[in-house]
Amino acid sequence: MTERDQTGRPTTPATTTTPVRVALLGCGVVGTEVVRLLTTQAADLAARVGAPLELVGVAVRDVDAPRDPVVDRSLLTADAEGLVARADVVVEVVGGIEPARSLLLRAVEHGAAVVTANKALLAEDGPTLYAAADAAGVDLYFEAAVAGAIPLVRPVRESLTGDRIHRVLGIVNGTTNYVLDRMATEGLGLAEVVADAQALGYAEADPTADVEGFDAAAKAAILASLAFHTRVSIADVDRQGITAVTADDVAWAGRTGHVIKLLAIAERRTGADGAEGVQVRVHPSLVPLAHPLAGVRGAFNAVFVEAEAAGELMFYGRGAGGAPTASAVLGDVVSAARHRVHGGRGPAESWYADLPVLPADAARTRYQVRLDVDDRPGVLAQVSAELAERGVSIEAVRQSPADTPATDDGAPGVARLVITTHEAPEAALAATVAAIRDLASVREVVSVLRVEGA
Ligand SMILES: NC(=O)c1ccc[n+]([C@@H]2O[C@H](COP(=O)([O-])OP(=O)(O)OC[C@H]3O[C@@H](n4cnc5c(N)ncnc54)[C@H](O)[C@@H]3O)[C@@H](O)[C@H]2O)c1
Ligand SMILES: N[C@@H](CCO)C(=O)O
Ligand code: NA
Repeated sequence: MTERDQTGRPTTPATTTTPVRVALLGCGVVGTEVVRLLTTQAADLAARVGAPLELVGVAVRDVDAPRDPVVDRSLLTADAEGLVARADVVVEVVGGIEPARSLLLRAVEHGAAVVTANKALLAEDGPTLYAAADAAGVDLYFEAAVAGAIPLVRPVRESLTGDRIHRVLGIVNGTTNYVLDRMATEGLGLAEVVADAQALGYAEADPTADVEGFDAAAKAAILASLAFHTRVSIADVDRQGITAVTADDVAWAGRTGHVIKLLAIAERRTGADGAEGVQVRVHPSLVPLAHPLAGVRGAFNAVFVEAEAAGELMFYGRGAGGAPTASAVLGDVVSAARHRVHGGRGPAESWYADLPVLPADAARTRYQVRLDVDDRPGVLAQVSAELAERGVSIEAVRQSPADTPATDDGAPGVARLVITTHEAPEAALAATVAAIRDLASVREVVSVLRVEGA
């Protein structure tokens, strides 16, 4: 414990030989790299913390499973509960909701600081963890939970806390960016690329979490909670993954000067009642080739934060992978360990604003609607009339030559219409698409994609 003089300043020496005990829960892709950094960086970490970091145990499910040689097998234990009771800092890289939540609550009960990469847990039940850590007066850090190695949580949670954030928009899931990137550049199918993402350690234990957008939605909820000082859970996020994105969608995106990216968007909006709220969404989006997000390749992430005083900020880096994520984990471990040695605490949660979370149809954005229609006069006028009737303004129209020629019996061929709208309310666009789908001259509404990043 840190002694203090009458002014409250710590009297203990700047450095001490008493180690800070670190417990690691989970030794998979990320956990193994956490061990590697703790081992290879031991002397530097001790200098930065002001005390040695001692890894006192590594909780795993199977102590007999083969491990990377960097892991000291004598530290392996299946008794995670017992381990958290004898640590100063508990690092959780197990994943999932349980037993991670119970173990972290137990760690906090024992007065340990917590470092976690578990976005699913924080987005599902973050308030429980934040409240327990606050009540126990211990740190809860989670830089690795959003955008991997990129310092994004700390800037939003601390550096920008004196500003007013309006919007957070970007690529926060490395697996889907890697998949979409290879679908666009190599013309591959989704399934085969997901397998590669798993092999590279990018994907969640169940990659459905990645491709169905749950992982990005969890991160969007966490970012929205921090940016707008409002409780936002994953259930509040309007979520759509990439499983419905086809090779045709990817090809047409290129033809119209875009790439498809899975974007997380959290923004302040005015609701139907005129009151301010927050709207959080995750969906595949058309991004213009000239926008910086269009050039984000592989498993990289990139996030724009728009704030009143700071203006527009961009954060970029490796969003997935064991080593990049371990980098973020260790940054939090050093912060938590320093507080154990020198006193002080990291940020607590603040939900003071508690803005209403607005429904999906409160969103306003641009859209690209692709239609297969009868190739005959007047069809475009019919479609345009449906848009006009609902106040949806057309920005551009593109008609490709008839993909299916007219038949000998005079039946019209099929033409492809691609309509890009100006910004419109989600509800108006949805109603328009429903009306267009019912037109006799419309063979198929092939796709509706939002266009972001003007
Ligand atoms: N892989 C990444 O790029 C990345 C990036 C950021 C955050 N994360 C998050 O980090 C966490 C771990 O991810 P990962 O990629 O290392 O997953 P992983 O599946 O490789 O590792 C998780 C490990 O936890 C072990 N485990 C499961 N239940 C356990 C239990 N009850 N007790 C002890 N060990 C248990 C598993 O056997 C596995 O070895 C997840 O929350 C994930 O969302 C991962
Ligand atoms: N599966 C996650 C890991 C990083 O959180 C992703 O692909 O982004
Ligand atoms: Na991060």
